[in-house]
Amino acid sequence: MKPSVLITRKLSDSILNRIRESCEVIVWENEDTPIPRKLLESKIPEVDGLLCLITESIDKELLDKAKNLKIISNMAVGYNNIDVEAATDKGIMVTNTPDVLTETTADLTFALLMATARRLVEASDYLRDGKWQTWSPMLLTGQDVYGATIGIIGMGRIGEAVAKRAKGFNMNILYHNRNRKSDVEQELEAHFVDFNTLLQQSDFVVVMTPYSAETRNLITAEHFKLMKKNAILINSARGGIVNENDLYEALVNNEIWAAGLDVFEEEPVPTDHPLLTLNNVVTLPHIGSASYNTRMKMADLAATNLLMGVNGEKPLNLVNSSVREKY
Ligand SMILES: O=CC(=O)O
Repeated sequence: MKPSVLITRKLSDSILNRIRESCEVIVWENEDTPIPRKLLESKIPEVDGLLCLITESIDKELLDKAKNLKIISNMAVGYNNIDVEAATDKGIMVTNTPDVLTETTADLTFALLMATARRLVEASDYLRDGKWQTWSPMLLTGQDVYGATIGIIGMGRIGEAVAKRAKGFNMNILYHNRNRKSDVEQELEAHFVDFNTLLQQSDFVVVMTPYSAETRNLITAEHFKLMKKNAILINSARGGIVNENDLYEALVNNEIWAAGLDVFEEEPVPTDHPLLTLNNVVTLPHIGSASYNTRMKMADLAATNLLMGVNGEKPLNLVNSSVREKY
């Protein structure tokens, strides 16, 4: 009997057909809305594999209903939507899709940084709203990127890829990370500093750390007070790492200059969210890895991990390797 798998969003036909060759597939056919929780709960007891997105909360309550589940293949590099500990306890493998999205996400992060520094969205709206009367010396003046100091919090794969871009802009690169990266320090002349020094000295503070209980509210009011008045905060990691209320207050009170956000604590961010009222906040709907090629590669890798998992092989991107001891 073929293993059965649940796929929580419509993927390309080529990828679905590849999975169908060896599995019975249940797929939530809607491209634009997440699978309803009730449906997820009703299907989870019967499947051997789950391919899901960051929009699904794979918590203990759901996992308690899973009787045959061997693998949860998340189509994302981050997997904070999954209770990995509960999965591990139940002997369920968890995988993610690293590497294939590194450069694309770094591109978006740098684009967001530049758009925020040079007020691109505000300037475009200004023109379209018919406000452009004349070239004017100080009109829509922003902050320089070239030669500025960037502070990267979390020097993982994507952080390093952002640092490479920063090097091309002759930026002074500071970073803070759990461990030092001597290769990055040598290659990119990046300087390891403590957290507060990074906040105090950076013109751009770029959040690149994974989201966990440890990094929740990593940046709060006290940290904005340490930052430069001209500082720009960029977050393309996860919303909950930065306290949004404190960020709003810091922006309104001119403690920092601007923010570029691709991620929010609650997604989709409610349209009446206070941060969306500010001109000096550039907001994006969580599109860090959203190039056509990269999203196809992520789906393909998620499918590969899923198939390896349901077939009892060690998947390529196992995040809870201790679970294998149970097989
Ligand atoms: O946010 C997207 C991801 O984690 O891949």
